[in-house]
Amino acid sequence: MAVAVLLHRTPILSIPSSRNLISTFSFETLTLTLPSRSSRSFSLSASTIPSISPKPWIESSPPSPLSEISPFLRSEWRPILSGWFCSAVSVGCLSTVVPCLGRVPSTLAAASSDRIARDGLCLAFLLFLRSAACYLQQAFLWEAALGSAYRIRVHVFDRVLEQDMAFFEGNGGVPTGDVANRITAEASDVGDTVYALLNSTVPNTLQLIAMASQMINISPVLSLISGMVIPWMFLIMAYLGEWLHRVSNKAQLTGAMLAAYLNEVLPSMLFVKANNGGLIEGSRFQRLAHDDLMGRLGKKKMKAFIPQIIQVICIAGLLVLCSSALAVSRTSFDISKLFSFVTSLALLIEPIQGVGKAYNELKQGEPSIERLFDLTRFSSKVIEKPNAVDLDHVSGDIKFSGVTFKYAENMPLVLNELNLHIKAGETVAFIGPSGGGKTTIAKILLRLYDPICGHILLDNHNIQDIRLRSLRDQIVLISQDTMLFSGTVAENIAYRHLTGKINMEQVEKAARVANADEFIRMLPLGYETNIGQRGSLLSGGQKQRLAIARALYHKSSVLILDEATSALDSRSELLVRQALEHLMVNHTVLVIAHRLETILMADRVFLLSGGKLEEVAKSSLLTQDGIHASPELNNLII
Ligand SMILES: Nc1ncnc2c1ncn2[C@@H]1O[C@H](COP(=O)(O)OP(=O)(O)OP(=O)(O)O)[C@@H](O)[C@H]1O
Repeated sequence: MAVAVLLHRTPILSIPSSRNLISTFSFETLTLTLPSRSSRSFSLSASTIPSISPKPWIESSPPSPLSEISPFLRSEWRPILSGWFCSAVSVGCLSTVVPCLGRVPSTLAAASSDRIARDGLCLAFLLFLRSAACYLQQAFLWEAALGSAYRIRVHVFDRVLEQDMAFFEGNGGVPTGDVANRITAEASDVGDTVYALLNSTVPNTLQLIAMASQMINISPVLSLISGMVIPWMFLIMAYLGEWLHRVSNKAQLTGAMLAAYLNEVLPSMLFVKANNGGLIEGSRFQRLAHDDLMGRLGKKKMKAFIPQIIQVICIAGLLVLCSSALAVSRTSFDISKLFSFVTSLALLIEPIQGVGKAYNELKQGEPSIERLFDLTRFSSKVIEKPNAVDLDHVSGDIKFSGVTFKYAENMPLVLNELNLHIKAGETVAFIGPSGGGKTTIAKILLRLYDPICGHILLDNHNIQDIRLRSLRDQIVLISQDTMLFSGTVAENIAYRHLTGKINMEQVEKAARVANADEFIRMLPLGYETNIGQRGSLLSGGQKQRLAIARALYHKSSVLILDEATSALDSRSELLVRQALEHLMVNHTVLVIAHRLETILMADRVFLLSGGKLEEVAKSSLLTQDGIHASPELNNLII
């Protein structure tokens, strides 16, 4: 059954006079009353399962997985060459051991204790050297494999950070849980695949060449017979590898869907619990976990099955070759040559098995490589011009000129020829119905999206001519989902300057102006207190004041305040409002306002509806007997 539940932060029935903790939300089939601070936007898709979009943002056809990873492998050339050198030593030891082993029967027959001791010591030394070389080979190659997986991870995450907002939002957006899964679990799989490749290509080829030359040296005829059997082995392995690729791809997708689901539901625990959603979420999780189980089980079974098949083929091949060897040896072989030939053959089968294993690892890892690099293949729509300028300081004069915008081709216009001049230092409030496009104005000003026509000037510079970094340095956004991160209070306030040294004096000053200093000092470690995941240690009002302190710390000229709809107790609200008043001094402020008090703090108020802006006289917001919104604007204000 498809269940669609949408919890929206905008109250259907607003109660402006009672600024208590209650807002009422309406659903298709149920009405929920919740403390409004909990009213985060949370949607469970109709299909009840997070969808992994079929790469809608990718426009170019991807190169092969191997060519994707090769630049990262090249940067690990030192450990790779060291590992392969060790593998050459190991194969060298083996090539010397094989004739020694061949001489064992004759040595034993001679029964000379000197010779037995000498050959025995020589064999022991070679075997010890081979063990040491094998260990070093693996250690170096793991270093290279994990090093390149690390570089790939960093590269992919850097590209993810550069993505347009459209990559994360809307219909074509990639679920964040899926992105997290690719960069963590699937990048680890890539490391394993790279190791398997490095550890088998060159070492196995070396062993294959060494053993094949031993065999040709001993008996070209028998070697020819062996040469006819071996290609069949490779063909069967290639077929099985393709099969494994398909099974692995399915397993990666089911894992990604599970991760995306958890990423969506875990942050919304309050909503789930308040709605007795434990049962429904439990069964959704069970379905996804079961799909994941089946996907992984299929892959594991396949991985267990393939080596057995390879082994059976190898043993069958070995038997055929041994019997041919025996048949031929009756006439032309002495016993030590036969022994050496069979040993070489057995040691030739080993690298063939190794190559088969590596091929399967590659096929199993290919979906992870493809999915990981898919995150880097996107065509950005917000493009920085090569000759874009840096602005050191702006006064904050903003002009919107004929700005028209929609999120996608097939979607309606959100902004329709919007014109507005905001003077430096002015505070402008935007009000309007939910979905009217207020937040979109902020996104366009920050160039998270570009308008389809029209332009925006900041201090008479078209924002498309300003370097993105410089533009976003000049504008601070305080969004209604106050974004705080795990870390100390000081780190959260000085978020933009974390790469340098935090100026504690400035941090404390910003916190004092934002009315946050008092509560921060009461925290166990003051400014050094870790505020937990998303600031979970703090109340809603404290989070808001911390966000205001952050905005004050960064001396930007323009502030965009997307006012939270969640109600605070009257003291917290007063403290936040005072902090906002401080913030409005010397800044150009665009406030997406929901509270009458905040709206009244603005110099001008605009109603945004149907993509059009209309100035509203502040007096029309008040009735004669005091602070109460007029009936037509009543629904827009808390
Ligand atoms: N990433 C997106 N992709 C597609 N459509 C979007 C996206 N973000 C917003 N929209 C749509 O654009 C319209 C304007 O959204 P916006 O968030 O700007 O409204 P708003 O006025 O801020 O609403 P609210 O007061 O409820 O926050 C809405 O219809 C919304 O569904």
